[in-house]
Amino acid sequence: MISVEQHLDRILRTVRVIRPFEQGVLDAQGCVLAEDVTARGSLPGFTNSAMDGYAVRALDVAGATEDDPVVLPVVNDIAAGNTNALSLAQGQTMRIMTGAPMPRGADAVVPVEVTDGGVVRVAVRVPSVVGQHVREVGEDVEQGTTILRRGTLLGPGQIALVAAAGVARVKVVPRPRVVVLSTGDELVDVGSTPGFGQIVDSNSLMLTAAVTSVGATPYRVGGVPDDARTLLDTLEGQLVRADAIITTGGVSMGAFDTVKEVLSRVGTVQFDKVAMRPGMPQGFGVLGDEQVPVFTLPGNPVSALVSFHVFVAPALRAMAGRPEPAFPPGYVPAVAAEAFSSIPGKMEFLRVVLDDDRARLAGGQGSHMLGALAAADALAVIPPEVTRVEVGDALECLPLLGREGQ
Ligand SMILES: Nc1nc2c(c(=O)[nH]1)N[C@H]1C(S)=C(S)[C@@H](COP(=O)(O)OP(=O)(O)OC[C@H]3O[C@@H](n4cnc5c(N)ncnc54)[C@H](O)[C@@H]3O)O[C@H]1N2
Ligand code: MOO
Repeated sequence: MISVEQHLDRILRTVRVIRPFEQGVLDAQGCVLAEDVTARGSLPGFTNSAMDGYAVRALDVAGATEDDPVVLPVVNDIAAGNTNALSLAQGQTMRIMTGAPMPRGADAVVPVEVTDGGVVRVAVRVPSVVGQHVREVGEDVEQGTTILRRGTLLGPGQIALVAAAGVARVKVVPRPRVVVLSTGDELVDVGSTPGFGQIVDSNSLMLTAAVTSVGATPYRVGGVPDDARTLLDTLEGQLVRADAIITTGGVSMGAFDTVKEVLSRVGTVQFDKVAMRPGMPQGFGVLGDEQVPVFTLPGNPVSALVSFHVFVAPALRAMAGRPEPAFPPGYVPAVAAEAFSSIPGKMEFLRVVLDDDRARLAGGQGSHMLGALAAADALAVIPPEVTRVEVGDALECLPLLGREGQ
């Protein structure tokens, strides 16, 4: 029996960051930059107005008051998108809209609200200072500077910055492409009615969703029968499009445990008992010329999803170039709202519902029990040396993927 940490360590020492390539900036959402990004242009790219109002020389309206407004002739209108370079002479004003380029010579904008809104001439009722309501060229970003560092995760804000600074394509670590297949003669695909002794292949759907939740790209193969030749052919056929492969089922002690039988003969997959519950029987190794990592997860659905959270998700994040602490992988603290026992010598992952930080068991904890799994918010992680948890004890919880809509 090996520990959870030992198994994860072996996985993380084996997986590699995927080779970066250039993508359109929107396609790169959720990816990590493989190189620094430099601004091609300044932001703002030209000095412009922050308000709808009147472009002025501040000195011309310095004496304006409510009772004694300064009246100026309006010599032009400047809308956003106006591409003419205009000049403002002393003693004049131009109507200007938010985002429109400031005319040369103007150094402030008077908001329309503090004027009479005139279109031929305008009465300005308050004074202005140089720079007021003016957005200076380059005040946000200067052309040629580094705007994002290698290793940055691209979300909406980063995508906006990169695009606005004139960069259309970026070099990123691509999303890992993950083939998901389940094994077992008992499986029928979702939508078919299982006969006696058959079950719906929920694992491949569950793990496909989990792959999407961690920002990787899933390819669901679905159920493969317990036949060594078929399984081997399927695995070999999938290798071309896979950065990783996940299988479920067929790794325990059964007489028809095909995954174990097939993968013990090819590649480097090593089968271990890991000191955890659920998820004890695990296999991991690489397959094919490209050394594609293969995770062989146990067939019990809860065991498979726990294994995904503990082993596969950190590996996929590492392959995507995301800097993350490997273990514990993003724990949140909680407090036990009820007492329960835990198995000695194994790290236990209990499905819990979180009410603020109070954790209670989500229901039956059998590794086949999907009801409690679906009700749970998190996995409470009970270390191997803990055999009893009392009300009020501190717990560390691993949030379940997808509970925030990912
Ligand atoms: N004699 C022993 N028996 C078992 C042991 C053991 O140590 N000695 N370990 C148990 C543990 S723990 C687990 S976990 C399971 C793992 O079994 P396998 O990975 O070989 O999986 P299967 O036998 O194929 O299936 C187990 C269970 O899960 C259901 N299943 C399988 N695939 C799917 C799927 N795609 N969708 C939904 N449900 C699935 C399957 O019907 C079985 O009920 O072994 C224990 N046995
Ligand atoms: O480890 Mo199995 O995964 O307990 O059900």
